[in-house]
Amino acid sequence: MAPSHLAKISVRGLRKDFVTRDKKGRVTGTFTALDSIDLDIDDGQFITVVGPSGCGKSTLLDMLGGLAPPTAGEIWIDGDPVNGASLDRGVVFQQYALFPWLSALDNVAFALEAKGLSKAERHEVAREYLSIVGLDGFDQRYPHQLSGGMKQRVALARSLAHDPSVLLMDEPFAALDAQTREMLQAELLRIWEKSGKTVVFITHGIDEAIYLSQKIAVMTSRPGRIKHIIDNPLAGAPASDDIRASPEFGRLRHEVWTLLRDEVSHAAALERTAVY
Ligand SMILES: Nc1ncnc2c1ncn2[C@@H]1O[C@H](COP(=O)(O)OP(=O)(O)OP(=O)(O)O)[C@@H](O)[C@H]1O
Repeated sequence: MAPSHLAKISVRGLRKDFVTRDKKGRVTGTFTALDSIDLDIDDGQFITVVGPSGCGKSTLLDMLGGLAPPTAGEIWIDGDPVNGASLDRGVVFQQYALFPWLSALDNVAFALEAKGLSKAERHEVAREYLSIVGLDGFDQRYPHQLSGGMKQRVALARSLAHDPSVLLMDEPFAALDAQTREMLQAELLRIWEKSGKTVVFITHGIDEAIYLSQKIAVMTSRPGRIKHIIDNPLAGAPASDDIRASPEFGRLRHEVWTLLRDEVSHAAALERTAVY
């Protein structure tokens, strides 16, 4: 099937197989982690992907980032096939992956070396992005001197500093405490609204998906497929509204959970019987 020319990201017939190995590392076969994924994501859209553990969410994100090749199918971004990583796609993982021996400023500046900027220019851009993520005055701190939330802000600044048009986020706030997570969710929304980036955000959190995104893609258990995509009627609500307390939020939470429930049970059964 051809890609949509209107979409920023177009995915067609995507499949990913992994080999299975015995304890001695010998190949015993293959299993399909993801199958028949078709997805169109508009320019500037914020989409979250939810699904049971092990359904292939991270694998999907890796392939969107060009970090892993599909077994079958294709991904196009801006009409071009994805064949590898690109600075136009920023990736933020759950683990911050900062260099412990570099300051916050240098962690962000380091990522800009590929741009051919002078050191002073890199520092200027890095300072600007640290400020955007709310870390003014923390640029000389080392990762061990920063809280988990601050480290994730540095990781976000590092991804944003390249000004990628697509931001791929793999459970970036999962390791944070609830209050820090909510603060960062609000900041991410603010940054997204200002920047117009296309965001694909993987999460286990139904509330997080409803709070953040315009569309929520619910995946099946293994092999992961797109089960349903929900248009979020609460997207775009004024930041001052406490949408988490609204009846519509509760209704959506129920809708997503109803779609997920069978998949979660199926995934748990698969894990118990280890059918790979
Ligand atoms: N490099 C790999 N080699 C073999 N199997 C892999 C590899 N990467 C992932 N898998 C398997 O593929 C399946 C999907 O993994 P993936 O991490 O994408 O799922 P997920 O939905 O992100 O899981 P979680 O929600 O628990 O983070 C899992 O069964 C996982 O064990």
